Amino acid sequence: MAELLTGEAREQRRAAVADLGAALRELVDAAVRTEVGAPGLAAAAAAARDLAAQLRAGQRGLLEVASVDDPVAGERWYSPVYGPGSPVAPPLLVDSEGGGRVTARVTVPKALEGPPGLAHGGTIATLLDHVLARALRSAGRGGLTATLTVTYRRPVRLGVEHVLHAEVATTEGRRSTARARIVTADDPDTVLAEGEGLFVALRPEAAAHTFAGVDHAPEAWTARP
Ligand SMILES: CCCCCCCCCC(=O)SCCNC(=O)CCNC(=O)[C@H](O)C(C)(C)COP(=O)(O)OP(=O)(O)OC[C@H]1O[C@@H](n2cnc3c(N)ncnc32)[C@H](O)[C@@H]1OP(=O)(O)O
Repeated sequence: MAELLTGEAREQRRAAVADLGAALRELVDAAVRTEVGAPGLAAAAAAARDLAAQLRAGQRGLLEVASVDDPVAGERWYSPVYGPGSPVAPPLLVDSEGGGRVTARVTVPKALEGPPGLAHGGTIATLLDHVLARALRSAGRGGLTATLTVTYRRPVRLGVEHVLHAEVATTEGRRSTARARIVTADDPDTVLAEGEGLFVALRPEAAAHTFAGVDHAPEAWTARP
């Protein structure tokens, strides 16, 4: 079981995690855009395997929460959406949240391309799903996505700064709904995609089953008091 860090030790490790994450995102971008010759690719593959072995020298299990995480608050440092340590996160940057509303920024990188020059539709759905859940969290509502409806109105372009807004729409028992939209930073009135989600907070017994084997109780996914 990974021990959760607190205080200064956590801050120091979080800084190192974020630094490695940024370096790995640069590497991912370089890897998906390279046109170096086959010998260069082979050398890079060998170096990448060496690096993986270096990191695996101290590795947690598949269900173990990272020592830098805060599972109660729902802070996941390797989240594929916003995690500072994730090589595959765009990453999404949350500007403000609270009272059932969230605003976030993102610039979709080449690695998450769908049609040439455009963000993959699944990436857009992921970003919308995340800000929907986060708006609900900011209103004290936990839950997993039960349904997600995405309407793609205009392309979301790579390398352009976008802004996402999300807000809680309804709350009823364990069920909550929220809606979100994504726009470009320099044209906030033109909606590129919209999302609507239904989130269902887990009953305690369902949470125990869903997260069986996870080493730290994921309270953030259940109904909060
Ligand atoms: C700060 C950090 C923030 C991080 C945010 C990260 C966001 C990530 C969000 C996700 O990606 S979640 C992962 C993807 N989702 C899942 O894996 C969910 C898988 N599905 C389930 O686990 C269950 O189906 C679910 C928890 C959604 C519902 O199971 P339950 O057994 O709790 O539901 P139940 O059958 O008791 O129904 C509860 C209520 O919800 C309703 N419901 C459940 N599923 C529904 C559905 N799909 N459509 C419509 N209604 C639904 C159901 O009708 C009922 O309504 P009533 O209370 O009015 O009777």
